[in-house]
Amino acid sequence: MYAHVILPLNLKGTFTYEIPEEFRASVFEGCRVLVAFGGTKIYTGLVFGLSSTLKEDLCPKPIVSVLDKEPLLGTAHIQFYKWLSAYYQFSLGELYRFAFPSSLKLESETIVRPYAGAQIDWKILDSNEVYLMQALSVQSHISLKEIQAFIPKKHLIQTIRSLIELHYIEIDEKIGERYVPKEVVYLEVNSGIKENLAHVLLNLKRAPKQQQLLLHILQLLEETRATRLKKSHVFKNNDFGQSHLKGLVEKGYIQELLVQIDRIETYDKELQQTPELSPQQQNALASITEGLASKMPVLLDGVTGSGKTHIYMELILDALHQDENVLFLVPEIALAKQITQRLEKIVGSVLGFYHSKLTDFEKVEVWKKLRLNEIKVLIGTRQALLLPFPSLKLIIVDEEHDQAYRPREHAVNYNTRDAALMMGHMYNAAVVLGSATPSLESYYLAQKGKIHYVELAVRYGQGALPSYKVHDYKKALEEKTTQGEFSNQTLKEMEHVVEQDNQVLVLHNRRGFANVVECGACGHVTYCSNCDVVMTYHKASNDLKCHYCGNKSAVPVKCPKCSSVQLITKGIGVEQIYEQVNQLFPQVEVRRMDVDAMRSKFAYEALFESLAQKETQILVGTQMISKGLDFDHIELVVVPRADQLLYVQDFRAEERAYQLLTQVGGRAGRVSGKGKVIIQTFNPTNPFFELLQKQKQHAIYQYLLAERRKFHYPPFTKIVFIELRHRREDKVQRASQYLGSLLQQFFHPATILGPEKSPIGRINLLYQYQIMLKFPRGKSYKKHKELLENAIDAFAQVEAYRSIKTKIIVDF
Ligand SMILES: Nc1ncnc2c1ncn2[C@@H]1O[C@H](COP(=O)(O)OP(=O)(O)OP(=O)(O)O)[C@@H](O)[C@H]1O
Ligand SMILES: [Zn+2]
Repeated sequence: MYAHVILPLNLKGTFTYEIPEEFRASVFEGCRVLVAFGGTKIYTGLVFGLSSTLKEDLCPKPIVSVLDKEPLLGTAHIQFYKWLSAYYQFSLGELYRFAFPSSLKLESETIVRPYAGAQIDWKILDSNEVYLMQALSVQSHISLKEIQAFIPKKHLIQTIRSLIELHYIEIDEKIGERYVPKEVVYLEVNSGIKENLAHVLLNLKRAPKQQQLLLHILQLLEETRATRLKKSHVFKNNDFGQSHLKGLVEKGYIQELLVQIDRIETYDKELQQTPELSPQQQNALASITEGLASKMPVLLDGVTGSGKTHIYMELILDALHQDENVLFLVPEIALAKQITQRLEKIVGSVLGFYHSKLTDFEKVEVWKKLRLNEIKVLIGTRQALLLPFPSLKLIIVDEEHDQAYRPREHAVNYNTRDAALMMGHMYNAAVVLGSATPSLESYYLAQKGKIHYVELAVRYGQGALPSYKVHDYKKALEEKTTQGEFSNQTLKEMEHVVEQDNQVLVLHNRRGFANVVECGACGHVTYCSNCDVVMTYHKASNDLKCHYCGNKSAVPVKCPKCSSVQLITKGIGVEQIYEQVNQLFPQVEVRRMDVDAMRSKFAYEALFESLAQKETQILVGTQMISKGLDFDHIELVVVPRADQLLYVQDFRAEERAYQLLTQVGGRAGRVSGKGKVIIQTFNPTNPFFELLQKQKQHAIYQYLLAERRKFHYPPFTKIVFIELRHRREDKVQRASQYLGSLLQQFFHPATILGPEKSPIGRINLLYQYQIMLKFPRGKSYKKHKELLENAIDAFAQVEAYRSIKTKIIVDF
């Protein structure tokens, strides 16, 4: 018997191992096995196939041990992984590496360390476990390779596994990627206080508030029969202040404790009923159900504020009633948190959530709970699609148009929406895509009848959608009626909203203060030392940053080239818009929302609170402000430099601009129905802005589709994008030319664009070249991709180009 195993390495295909007699009955597809590879290294492999004979004349090594009693991945998921890897042309090994938490795929380089604060009970450990724990008491961490020196390979994984289960050791993750566990402050009464209460109270005679607080705490402890109390609980009614507590702590009566709490706290409060759906929502739900009954995926095209989430809730509850499982995909972690808060009240403790920033331990918990069917509804980002669901009956892809579903910079860059459709097919699960601004691809498929289309064109509560006004900014400039980046007309509207005690959003989708710092004398600008990119000036942090590699440098006080002190900034970033708004509205609280401003720990919570309380009246931000904000008093959205959204080298620029402008507009007038969006542009007659002003969604989609058809872009063609990178430019240039010539042998020259230097010629010290392939969609696409794979294989055979990093992005 032989097992075909995938390894957590960027290597194509599976590797064959012999299954020794003792394991014959226990190796299944989807089980993890421990194997040796490349000399002395050991890895946790994943069995992806079994056979009784060998095709070639191989002499495979034996499996070292079997790690799972039951398969970790079911047959459907194995098929799904295989499909993903074949369709998107990344290796199974890479996919496995991306999908599995570190402690489920231990390898030689993996490092273990003692679990902080573990109380070790030596009596329960076997000899191998004792050796390892002893080693760890002298050394703070140790790699698997080192452990192999004193624990036989065969027992290695079992030993580690059982120590992890005991919480004695943990797998070390890269620092920086670590997720900060949530901490809650608790209060505890020190020992001896209760017994000597009379005396203690006497001591507090001069501080009556402290006395009351102590009594309050003792009473709450009594009531809850707990040994400690959440601090927030004690201060719930605002009867006491921090100073009172400080007094008690200083006198040694009370102590504050920081306790780490489980992020995935299971919801144990009472469940709430879902609110009744409006007639329009009911119709939409009926139509979705109808579509799903006919085995079609569904596109729910529901305007902003139409209450799509409430419709999802009904679908989820329905699945739960039938004892079936649901996957709810969201593009970003911030949205996952919002949706979790809304859903846990409805579905309770069977809700789980999963994303890349969980700790390894938390991830493994979710894996476990899914297998045990303790989690039945999982909210997650794109990685959640790869989890081992024992069964799955519904997949919801919320905000299906969102770019975050397709991070092109990642090696495992599947398109989450399309992959979800395929997974639905393999699991025989229903798939619902939802958005207020569907991707052109989904819209097109709906038009062709491949996806069941459901439109929900009104907001919940019948409030009108915002109106769009396009302002001619060129004219305002000519008439000299502008201040900063705003026309007087725009400012008047902003003032009006603020006076009414309502809120304004200002969208400017460019980070930093200015694009460049330029020398006024010689024109010198500072480039990133790693990338062919000008450094962006950030005034708030007073430095220059590269947005591609994260590199930072000090702001020059004089030109490094000619020493002139005449430095000028050019190009406007969101920080500058924020500064202008602050100056123009000195009486008003203005805040900024972009990645740079939202880095601190509770940044989101603090901002949301201040918006809800209407303290913040104007919020300036990047695309971040377009996502999920659901506040009742935002009445106006201003986009000062809208043209910038269109001048991007991307055939999807207009689609993205439409989605962004509609999503951000959708934050306005959600209750009043009187929201307004002001677009300032130099090109008010651009058909795009004219259509946007009319807010005729279908007309916009027809316009966008016509443009795509004319220039042979998706969804009318399929694009495969190839990136080649290397430290040496001459090498990557030659390599890309060679690959280009290989491709010429397979494809018509008209389908090949490039090779050429990428618009950003160097990122992170690597020079970049690119080739774009435009293939026909439909049946021949598969054939084209097979030919492409041949060409890539032939390219990979060339010894001289081994060191070139190639990345293929299928369905670019
Ligand atoms: N049936 C309902 N009963 C009560 N409130 C509802 C109902 N449907 C929607 N709402 C409320 O209307 C608001 C908008 O709903 P929701 O956030 O689900 O909209 P959405 O379609 O997801 O919008 P967006 O795409 O703009 O995020 C929410 O505050 C929600 O609580
Ligand atoms: Zn850089």
